[in-house]
Amino acid sequence: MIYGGQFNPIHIGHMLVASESYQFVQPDEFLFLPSYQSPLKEHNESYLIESERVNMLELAIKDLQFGVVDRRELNRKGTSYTFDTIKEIQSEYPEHQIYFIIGTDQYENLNKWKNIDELKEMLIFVVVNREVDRQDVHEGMLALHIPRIDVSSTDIRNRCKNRQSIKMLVTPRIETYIKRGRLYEN
Ligand SMILES: Nc1ncnc2c1ncn2[C@@H]1O[C@H](COP(=O)(O)OP(=O)(O)OP(=O)(O)O)[C@@H](O)[C@H]1O
Ligand SMILES: O=C(O)c1ccc[n+]([C@@H]2O[C@H](COP(=O)([O-])O)[C@@H](O)[C@H]2O)c1
Repeated sequence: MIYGGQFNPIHIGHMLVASESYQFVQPDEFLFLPSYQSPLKEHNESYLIESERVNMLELAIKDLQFGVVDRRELNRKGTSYTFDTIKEIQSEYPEHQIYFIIGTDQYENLNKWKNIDELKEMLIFVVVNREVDRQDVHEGMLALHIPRIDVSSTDIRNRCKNRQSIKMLVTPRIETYIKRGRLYEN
């Protein structure tokens, strides 16, 4: 099972998504896949170097007690097309059924993804509701209904910039990491 995103930073919304999906599918492996450049999002001035995003993912994994970080998109650089990544992973794990987790916003964008028709044949999308109470999906995908946590990484970055609290929106370890490093402050 794979959870891709910018994770800039990973917040409690992401962590609930990961936890609920993990319990729902009970996969053999759970990979967090930080993107180098998300195809449909712009880099901005508060974009973080990869090592900080990975360190925060590792701190989240300590609390979740499952999962590993897959660095292949960071190593590959360029635009992180999921199709390219899944081709590679499929050749490494030919026997595995691949699940890929997305929220409502990416579900609504799917028609803009690279080679989406082929990609749909290669994996099963697990779709979680985001900023809606539930999300219905097309045939061949799994809809997972989770408690709503309407928080985004953009909110966290803005709060840091404005010197507002991020307590309880990220874990205590990650809050400390962000504060110590003065991340996202300018
Ligand atoms: N609060 C949330 N609830 C449900 N799904 C979420 C939530 N936050 C992110 N996701 C999903 O997690 C994936 C990765 O999201 P991403 O790391 O880009 O976070 P983001 O909060 O949307 O970031 P940003 O605000 O920087 O655009 C996407 O599929 C997204 O739909
Ligand atoms: O492959 C694509 O065309 C594509 C388009 C948009 C998003 N994705 C992937 O979907 C995941 C979530 O994206 P984002 O922008 O919400 O962080 C991340 O792994 C992206 O690489 C992939």
